[in-house]
Amino acid sequence: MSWLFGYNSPQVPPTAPSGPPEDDKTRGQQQPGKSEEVIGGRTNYSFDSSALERAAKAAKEIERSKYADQAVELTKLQELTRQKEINLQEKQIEERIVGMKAEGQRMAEEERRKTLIEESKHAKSRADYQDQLARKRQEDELAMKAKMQEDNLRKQEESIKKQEALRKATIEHELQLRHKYDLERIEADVKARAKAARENRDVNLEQLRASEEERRKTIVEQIKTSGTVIGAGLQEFLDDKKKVITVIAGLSALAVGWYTAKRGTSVTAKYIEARLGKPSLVRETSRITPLETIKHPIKTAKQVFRGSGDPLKGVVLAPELESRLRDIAITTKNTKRNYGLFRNVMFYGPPGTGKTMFAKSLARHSGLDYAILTGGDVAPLGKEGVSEIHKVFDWAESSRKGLVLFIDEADAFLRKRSVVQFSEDMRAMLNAFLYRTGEQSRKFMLIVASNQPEQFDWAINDRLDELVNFALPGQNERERILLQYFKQYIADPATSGARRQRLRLADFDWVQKVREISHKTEGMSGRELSKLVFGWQASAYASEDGVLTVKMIEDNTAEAMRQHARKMDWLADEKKIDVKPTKI
Ligand SMILES: Nc1ncnc2c1ncn2[C@@H]1O[C@H](COP(=O)(O)OP(=O)(O)OP(=O)(O)O)[C@@H](O)[C@H]1O
Repeated sequence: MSWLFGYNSPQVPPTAPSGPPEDDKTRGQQQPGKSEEVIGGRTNYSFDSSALERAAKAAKEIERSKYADQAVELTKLQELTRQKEINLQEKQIEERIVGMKAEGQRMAEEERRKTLIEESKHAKSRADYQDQLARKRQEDELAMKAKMQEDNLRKQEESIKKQEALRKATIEHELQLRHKYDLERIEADVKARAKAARENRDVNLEQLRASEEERRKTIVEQIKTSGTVIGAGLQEFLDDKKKVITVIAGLSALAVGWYTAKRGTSVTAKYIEARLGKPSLVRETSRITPLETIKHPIKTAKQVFRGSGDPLKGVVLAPELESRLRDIAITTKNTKRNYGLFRNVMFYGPPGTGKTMFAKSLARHSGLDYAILTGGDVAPLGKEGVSEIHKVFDWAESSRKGLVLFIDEADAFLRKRSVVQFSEDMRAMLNAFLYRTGEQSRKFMLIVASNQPEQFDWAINDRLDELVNFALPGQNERERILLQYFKQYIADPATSGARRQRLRLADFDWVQKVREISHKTEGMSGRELSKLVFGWQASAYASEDGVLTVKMIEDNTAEAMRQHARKMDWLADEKKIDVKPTKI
């Protein structure tokens, strides 16, 4: 009904009393009952009652119309529909507002998350930078301290040298003076004595003669007296038969006792040696004998309580070989733990490549003792060889801990019977060895090492479970070996700060230098490389100030390389010579 009274919507009242309300477009633009006049720029408001009148009139017409009720109903329905539409729109708007709020929150969350990530990134990079700064600062401080210490040391050394020189000069002066006075005193003394002797010569001669005569008489008297006493005693003893028999029996008993004791001791010693003593063929062993325990208790205790450690500690090898040896070490350790049968292994390769070193380390790691023999010691034993070999295996079998039996240069006595003319003794020794190693042992692990594995008798090869090649070190390994020994022989002593240590390092990048030398030393073995570094150390010690310089390193290396080349020439010559089979 609102359109009747002209409010809520700018409607023009219907002109036809029976028709439905007109379209919005047909409605008037002014609200009924109100008119606005603009006079001189001001708006004057005045009430227009004509609209009301029109409305009243329209209402009356509607009342009079026969469709009045339907019109009202329709209008009501339209109103309801519109209200529902409006409600729906309101709801949609509300939902949209809620959606927008949620979206706004999500975006704000996203923004906050991004900000947090950025902040943490910033914080991290700031922390990293500060850490770097701190490290650098620390390094600088350390370097400065080291330099200051070095300066102080140098100053101290200089001052000590000066003091030493001063003291030496003083002592020398004192000695010269004393020597001069002594010479003068001796001269005066000699002169005085010579003068006195000259003056008293006759008197002295008379005195000497008298005293000599007196001494002669006394000796003659003594001889006479003792002859009489011994003669009387002997006469008395021989006259008494009982005494003579007793003395003879006593002396015989004494001789028999002494002889028995001597033989008994040697037999017991031999028995103890066979059970506990080290066989003479064993050059070196970690097995502790009771005698060793008594002689060196501290060393023995250290050995007993030493941990197993890394089996490759200090041994530098190519990575593939290292991993293979690690496997062998693990197998050996587990065999010992489970009381299993040990494997027989052959290490072959050029001399000085770490075969012995690793065998010792393997024993330590696996909780076994080690014993080192050399094939070269067995060959010259001749007839004794067989019993010595049995002694070694008996001794190895009696080990409670288990033993790594390492035979270096094993080819010296285990060579092919067919190629070399074998002596009977050598054949017997080889047979003894084959007999004792026919079956694997739970007591010892056999490792044979050789530079010429092709020389082994076939029966020996048959007894070996694993062959490991120790090749010459490559460039990387050479660098690692040189660095290891440089640190051990030079860098550690030079930086130990020990007062009596005179070894010093000149100012150069030794890591770079060592790398350079590792490129030049191709063909050198681990032993040659360790000796090379040792030579550097020796040169520094031999120098006046004990400082190792780049020049010393270079000179030494050049010399070592010349020597290595010469050795290689000899080896090549040796190979060229057609070696005739020799009887061994
Ligand atoms: N791979 C290596 N890593 C570190 N040092 C090594 C290596 N090889 C050799 N050396 C050095 O050389 C020395 C001798 O090594 P080792 O006795 O183990 O050689 P080897 O192969 O048994 O030689 P040989 O056949 O002459 O007995 C070691 O004491 C060590 O100083």
